[in-house]
Amino acid sequence: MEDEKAIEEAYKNEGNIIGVIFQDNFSYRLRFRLGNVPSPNDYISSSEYCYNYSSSECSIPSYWFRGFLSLQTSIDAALIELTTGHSVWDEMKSIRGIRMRSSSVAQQSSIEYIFVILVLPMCFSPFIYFLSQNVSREKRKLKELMKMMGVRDMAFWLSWSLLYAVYILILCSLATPIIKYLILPEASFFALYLLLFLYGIASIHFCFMFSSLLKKAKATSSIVFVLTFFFTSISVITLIARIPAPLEWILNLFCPFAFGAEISKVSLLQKYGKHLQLTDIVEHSSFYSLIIDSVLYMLLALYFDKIIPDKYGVPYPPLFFLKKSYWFKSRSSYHYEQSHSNIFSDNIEAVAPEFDAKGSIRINNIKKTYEAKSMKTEALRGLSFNIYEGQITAILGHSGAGKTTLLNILSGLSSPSAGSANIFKYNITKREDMEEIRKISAVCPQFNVQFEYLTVKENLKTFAKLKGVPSIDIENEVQKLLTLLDMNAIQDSRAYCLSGGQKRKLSLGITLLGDPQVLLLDEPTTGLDPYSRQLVWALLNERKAGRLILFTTQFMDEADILADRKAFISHGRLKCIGSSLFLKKKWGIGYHLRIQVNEFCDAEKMTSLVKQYIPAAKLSGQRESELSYTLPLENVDKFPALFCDMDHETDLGIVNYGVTMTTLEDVFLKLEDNETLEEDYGVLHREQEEEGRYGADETEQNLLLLSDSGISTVRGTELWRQQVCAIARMHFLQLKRESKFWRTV
Ligand SMILES: Nc1ncnc2c1ncn2[C@@H]1O[C@H](COP(=O)(O)OP(=O)(O)OP(=O)(O)O)[C@@H](O)[C@H]1O
Repeated sequence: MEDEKAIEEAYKNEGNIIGVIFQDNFSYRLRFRLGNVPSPNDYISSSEYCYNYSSSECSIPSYWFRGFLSLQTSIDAALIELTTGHSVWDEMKSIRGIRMRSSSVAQQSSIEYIFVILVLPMCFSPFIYFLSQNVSREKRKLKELMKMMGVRDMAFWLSWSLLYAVYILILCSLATPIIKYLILPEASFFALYLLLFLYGIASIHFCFMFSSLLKKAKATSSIVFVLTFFFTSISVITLIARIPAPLEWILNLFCPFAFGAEISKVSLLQKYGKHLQLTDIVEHSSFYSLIIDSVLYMLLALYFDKIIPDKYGVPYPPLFFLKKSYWFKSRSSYHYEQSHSNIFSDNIEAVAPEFDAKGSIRINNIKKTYEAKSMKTEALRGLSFNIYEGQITAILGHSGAGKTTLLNILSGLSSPSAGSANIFKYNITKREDMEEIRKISAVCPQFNVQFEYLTVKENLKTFAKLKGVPSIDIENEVQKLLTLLDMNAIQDSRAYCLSGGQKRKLSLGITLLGDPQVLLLDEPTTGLDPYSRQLVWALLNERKAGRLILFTTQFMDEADILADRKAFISHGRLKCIGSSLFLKKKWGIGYHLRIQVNEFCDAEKMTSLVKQYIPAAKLSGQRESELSYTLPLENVDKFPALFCDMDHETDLGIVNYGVTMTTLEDVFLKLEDNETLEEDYGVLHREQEEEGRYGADETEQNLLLLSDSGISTVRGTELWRQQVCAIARMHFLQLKRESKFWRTV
């Protein structure tokens, strides 16, 4: 033909024509009918189907089968023979088509999967968002307190994990059919279900890890969301290109990547006729990656929890797990040194020798300094004193004196800056000892501890389980406490509906569960009505035998009535410690004489009358209708004559009068700087409450019931199982009742 155009014309008219166009002696072009050779676009788009050359959709072999290669080799053989004079036809016959390995290329059809792969790993995001909010909030509120009740870290996390695993199971049941129907119709339902479930569990633990690390609910949920989105986006690359194996291993440590990559792998294989089956999941590394990720995240959650504590708690050093003492608990050798600087001072009443032989809390030169920004607060400045078994000890002091700080240190909620304390033979500064202390002690912090969405009874039951009360005794124990604290009428009310005083009683009830040997109570009766206060006093009095009870209070009358020994703390230092009698004798100002007078009273005349009998009397207060005098203790024999005279002097303007003994308040006021004190100490109760009005007989009977029970607690794996189940159940009830959760899901 004349030229290439003529070939094209002939092709249009006759159809079955192949063109060979020579540009010079050796260069030529072959022109085949479309369909007998693949177009470049076909090559790319269909390469994914060409794992098997017989596939009808694979157009690459048409080079071979439709004559292109035969013609090309024939022309080449002819050119070689013409140029060299040597025939190569035999060699040409031995040419074979061999499929070479090639790097994967982007497929047009993969674009539709990108959307699915981006969306699928995010399917748990709303749930995970809610979870991170919930876990961080609850953890901050309750975890350290649960730890104080002997709940192990692992039990806390495992209980959350168990509960959310149930929710993940439900979500997977909904999501798997949708995924199967929309993108992986041939895949095994159970294999897909398992993949989604493992991803769900890994996501939960991923969230746990960040809530341990970041502590704040909002930060946790935001970071988890951003990371999930980021690693999901990266996983899309696996649709397009092969990632180097070491990088893939590293990326697989992030569960959204491991899951996204697995989905893209499965969807690609599906095109080659290989469908995800339950029997071959062993060949899929992502399944293992998700399991490894779950375990790793849980371990990291535990680790971060130990080295970065919440508001309360004592941090472990970062390499604590390398220390032998962490894994092998050494037997505590009782070593105790007390600084004697103020133990034998005049301000400390010596106790009877039999108490010295008993168990005790020995506080030795404890100091605590809070450092915040540039502020330094010395809350405790070297406290040393002993608290004995069989006695109730009250800690008194103005607001900010350091009472709560001391209790927090003794209960392991914070660590002392210097000094130490021993509770029985255990040292509070040793972590392994602290675990033993937690087993025998109970703390009632200044704030209320309870699960808001549980009823009073459910709260008590849950905490009884956490404390290891045997299942068989729980109902009995809870019922007794409900009766003793007069909470039967509110036993089915949810905690968030209770009044401040009722919540306080519940917190106290929770503390008393399991009959602990050491009770550390921070203002246990704040907000209680007088009747309830007396119930609590009676309960503590009944329990003090064989137990160490330490409480703080702002009420002098409470300390006077309830405590055998009172320790006064002021600005972080011990001022004095002893019985009421000792303190009143030492710092007492004698008696108070209060005279109510009318407008005709002449104060000077009245004072001279009093001084006539008791020269050392002092006018301590003068108001319009009242005159107050302090009368020395030793002048008590002069009182009858004075009172007799006052009764007969009708023109002095006396309406009535009364005399009271020194109160603890007087001691307190004397010990403190009066002016500052009046500013700080607004809660002082000037009047002694009229005591003893509750039905003592009835209460005593109840108390006997309780003290006779001698509750023994379960230990070891049984306790562990009981704790995990109890917390998981509590979370379940709480979530069930929180309508917000269901809206989120
Ligand atoms: N976390 C903290 N950071 C900084 N300072 C603190 C912290 N906790 C307590 N303090 C300071 O330590 C001092 C003692 O506080 P603490 O709570 O022990 O007093 P308190 O005697 O229990 O008072 P209250 O009777 O009012 O409860 C106070 O000056 C307080 O401001």
